[in-house]
Amino acid sequence: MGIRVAVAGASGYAGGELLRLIAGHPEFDLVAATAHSQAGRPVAAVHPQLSGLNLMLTATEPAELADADLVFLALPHGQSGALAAQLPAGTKVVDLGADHRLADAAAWELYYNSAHAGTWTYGLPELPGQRERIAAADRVASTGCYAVATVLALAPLLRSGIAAADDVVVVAASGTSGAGKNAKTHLLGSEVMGDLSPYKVGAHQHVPEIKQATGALSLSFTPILAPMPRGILATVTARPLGGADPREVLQAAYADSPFVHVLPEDVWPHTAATAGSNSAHLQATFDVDSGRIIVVSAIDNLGKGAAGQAVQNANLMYGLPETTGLSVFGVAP
Ligand SMILES: NC(=O)C1=CN([C@@H]2O[C@H](COP(=O)(O)OP(=O)(O)OC[C@H]3O[C@@H](n4cnc5c(N)ncnc54)[C@H](OP(=O)(O)O)[C@@H]3O)[C@@H](O)[C@H]2O)C=CC1
Ligand SMILES: CC(=O)N[C@@H](CCC(=O)OP(=O)(O)O)C(=O)O
Repeated sequence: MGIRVAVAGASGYAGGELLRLIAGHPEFDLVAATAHSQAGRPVAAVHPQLSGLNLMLTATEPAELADADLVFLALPHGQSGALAAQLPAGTKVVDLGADHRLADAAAWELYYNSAHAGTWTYGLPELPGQRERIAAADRVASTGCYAVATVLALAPLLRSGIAAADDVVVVAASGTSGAGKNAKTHLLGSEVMGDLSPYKVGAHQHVPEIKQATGALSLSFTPILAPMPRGILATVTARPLGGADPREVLQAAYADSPFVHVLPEDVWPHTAATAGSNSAHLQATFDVDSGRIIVVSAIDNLGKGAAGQAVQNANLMYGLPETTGLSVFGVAP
């Protein structure tokens, strides 16, 4: 028997992708998959892509997770704090939700409109020193989907001092799975297909997370819902302060990161090229007119933006190579 793993929120999009990755992981054994309204149904009835995985969804209760060495929480915001507090102290936990990401309780309450559950080790291994912190942690708060795409593009620019921390603009498009498997009118096919729409304009909940992870002082962030199931494409621009070329700064920052790829010159990221992988694709240049630094970043929101990132964190928590059970390569087109 390997590491006994449970997924809470297994009927959702992030939970389903976690099940797929865990089923193919050489060191993880799936022992429980829990759900809310879908509890009592077979996994394959909810996730047909997982036909052949013979497991029932049980109710999301501490007793259902108690036998696991490692628990992934893929629950709606506000649901993981109370559950995590009832798990045995020795259980390792990776939370895909936002509940434990922010150190600033006031920012949490402002953006999430609920009580702050506390702060865990931030699960973005590509930040300096973070692999070691994650490896030493029992509880890890995996990153937000837009935050991964943005922080990977922005953090090296601010760390190296080549961009101004008080003048950052981000416009990012996400596929609809980023909104979860919910019956919401704005997510209907007839609303989404053939349409691009901005939402949460001027007040997205990932802004404080991005600022915390990068040291950005001021950030304009505009998300766009895109007519595709998966993927995030973020365009990050910042005022240059002089110094090194941004592309070279990114290359140096991620030289030892197996999942972050600065593409060959003049090749720009596409979401489809990251689908099914845990990779992030980056490209950078200067804007000819304004002189601003432009970095474009693409990820699979369910991969590096959610389930893949969570498995990468769990690998580090168990001293495994961070790539174990994860694909560097995308599946499309
Ligand atoms: N989708 C994405 O791209 C990303 C998601 N995340 C985060 O991961 C978490 C899961 O997201 P996602 O999979 O998209 O969401 P979904 O809406 O697709 O899934 C939510 C899961 O939580 C369960 N659930 C719903 N309500 C409750 C409740 N009141 N108590 C306990 N369980 C409940 C659902 O069960 P049932 O279906 O049985 O009702 C389902 O298993 C969220 O915190 C999200 O923000 C993070 C990064 C990216
Ligand atoms: C398309 C879409 O609606 N995306 C969601 C992403 C939510 C999410 O995944 O939030 P956390 O990563 O913080 O848990 C949004 O913009 O709110």
